[in-house]
Amino acid sequence: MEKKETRSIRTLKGVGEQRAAKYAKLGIETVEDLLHHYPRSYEDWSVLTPLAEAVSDTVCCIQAEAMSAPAAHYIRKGMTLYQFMAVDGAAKMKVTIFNNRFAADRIRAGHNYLFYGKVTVRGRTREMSSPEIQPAEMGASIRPVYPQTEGLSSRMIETAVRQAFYVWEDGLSDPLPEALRQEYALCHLRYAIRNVHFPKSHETLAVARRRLVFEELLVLQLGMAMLRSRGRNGQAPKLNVDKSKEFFSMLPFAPTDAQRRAVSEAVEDMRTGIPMSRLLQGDVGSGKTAVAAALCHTAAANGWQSALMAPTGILAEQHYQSLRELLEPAGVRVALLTGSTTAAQKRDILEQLKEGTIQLAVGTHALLQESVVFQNLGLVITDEQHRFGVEQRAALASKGQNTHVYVMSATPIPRTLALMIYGDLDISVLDELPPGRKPVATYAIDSKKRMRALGFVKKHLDEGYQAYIVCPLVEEGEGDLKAAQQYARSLEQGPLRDYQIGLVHGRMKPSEKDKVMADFSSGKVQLLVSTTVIEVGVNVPNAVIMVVENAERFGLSQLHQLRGRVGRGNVQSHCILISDAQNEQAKRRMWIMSHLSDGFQIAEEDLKLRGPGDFFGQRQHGLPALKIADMASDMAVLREAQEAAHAILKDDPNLEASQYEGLRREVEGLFAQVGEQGLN
Ligand SMILES: Nc1ncnc2c1ncn2[C@@H]1O[C@H](COP(=O)(O)OP(=O)(O)OP(=O)(O)O)[C@@H](O)[C@H]1O
Repeated sequence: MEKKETRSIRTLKGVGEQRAAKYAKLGIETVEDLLHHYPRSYEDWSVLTPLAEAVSDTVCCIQAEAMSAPAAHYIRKGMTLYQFMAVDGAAKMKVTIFNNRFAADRIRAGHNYLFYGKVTVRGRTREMSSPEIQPAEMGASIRPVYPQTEGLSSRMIETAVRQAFYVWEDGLSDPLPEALRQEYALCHLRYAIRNVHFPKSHETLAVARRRLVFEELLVLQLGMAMLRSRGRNGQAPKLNVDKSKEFFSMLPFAPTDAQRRAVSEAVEDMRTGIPMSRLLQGDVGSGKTAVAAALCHTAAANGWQSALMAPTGILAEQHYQSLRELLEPAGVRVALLTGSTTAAQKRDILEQLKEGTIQLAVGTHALLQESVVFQNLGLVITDEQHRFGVEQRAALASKGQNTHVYVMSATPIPRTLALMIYGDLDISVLDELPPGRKPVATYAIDSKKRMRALGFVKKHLDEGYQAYIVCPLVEEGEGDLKAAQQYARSLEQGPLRDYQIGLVHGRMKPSEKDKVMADFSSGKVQLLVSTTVIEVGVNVPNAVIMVVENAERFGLSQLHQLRGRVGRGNVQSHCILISDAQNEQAKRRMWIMSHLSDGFQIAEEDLKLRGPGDFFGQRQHGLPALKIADMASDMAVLREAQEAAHAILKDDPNLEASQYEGLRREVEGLFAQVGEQGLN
């Protein structure tokens, strides 16, 4: 394929080898890269504040006349101040420039300048220290502020961008076909680039941004969809028999309407002969496991094997236990394959998978090993905390032929973000909890009330219930963060010495962890002290109290997950969040947790508070860094981009038409940037 047309950044005036190296640090090697290095924010020089009205300690732009040339004051070696008075009508201010003779020399008495910066007002004296200064005839405008790096200031970048634009404007060819731009009322790339850097007004900036956001999201959606469809366009096994009703009648409980709906949506997918790609989103405790079981049961009734992959050994073990309980009475044989499976067991399991006498393999990444061969794998289920990339899902799916893929997400995520991360997966939602569940009563307290909280825990242990205490760290170290190890020890020796206390944390060997978890499940351990390894999916309905120490250290979605470990039976459960943090964000989180119980609502709040970058941690969810789109505020554009991506791929699945050439190059660039592993 033709190489992207490039032009080295070094062709710009003032960019030598050293500066080019600095640009390279920002990922800028060509003039085109530079033009796509968008401002991080803007300084609004377009609104002038009369000096007399300037409010102290606020940033504003003031037009004033220099009353004299700056006078130099030598303070000490390496420190010279340049000061002068400037006047706007009747108001005056003192302007100080630090150590910048070059800037000071440009100021001439009697000339008008724009001063941008913070004004300090003390009585009748006004001052500006180190403002940005431009001759007034430059005109009031909106000025870009760029992500910078050491030795490369935003202003230097601005100058380079102006130059780049001047020499390269005609070289900017628009990857969006004309028809698409018209359909979505998008401006041309040239207009967008010019106005994103040097907007004439807030309106032109909005037009420019929308277009660039659209393009970025479109390319991402195209990329994800193309990756997903690779090798998955053949005939998938077609489901003939739907046994879900029989299965439901065997369950110890009546499924919720949401569970029935989710199962039938997946069953319908599997009837079509097209490989299913579906995401199941459910709140904590909404009963995803039963849905998975129903699907595996129906798969087995059609003569297919299924595989369920979980991110940790603990979860795989637990899924194995509950699926076996649900499925073995129905004649489906289930096996567990993890890192701690012994060699002899493994040999046996592999043999039976190959022969087809085991219908469901539950496990961790161990399922991906080459030695794992299925006789007829029809359905792959992954239970993920956004930890598996599409590649791993695909690797498991490739053990069958055009296998159906079902993804279960353990944390509710806002629908819009789900669309972003999972692209065109179809989505089923479990928006209903099993009947009889009482919302978990949640309290936020400070550490002074800890002893009372422990008393409350004790009372419940005496009644035969179990409890969790979660601490942020394993060992003591950072300030007074409660470390799980020391914490467990102090409880054992102190207030809870008469009770069975277990400890789990991420640094334990999987087999040790599994042992403690098994003891907790069976009730042998009454109180589990833990780090967040228990966060996802642990199901012990007899546990009714969750205490979280240093609760301010956790994000909302994480707290919700933790809280979801209790309230899993019909007994009133409690969650106690202990925190001494005084900052507003932390207080807001505690408030939200005490007042909201719906995971989807909490996820929306989390997204608002933390922004999408932090929502899971960029790396974890494997999305490439977005240059301009903002997942919290650009959702309307995301929907449009998604609709456009669907339409384009329907028309031309591999973007082969010449009108899509530009888009195809962008998609390839994206793959190169994140690597296919990362693109989820
Ligand atoms: N329809 C139902 N009626 C009553 N109990 C149910 C129903 N569905 C599931 N359960 C029970 O609810 C509990 C939670 O189910 P499950 O472990 O599948 O939740 P989950 O959706 O995986 O939640 P999490 O992500 O929090 O682990 C289990 O004990 C399960 O037996």
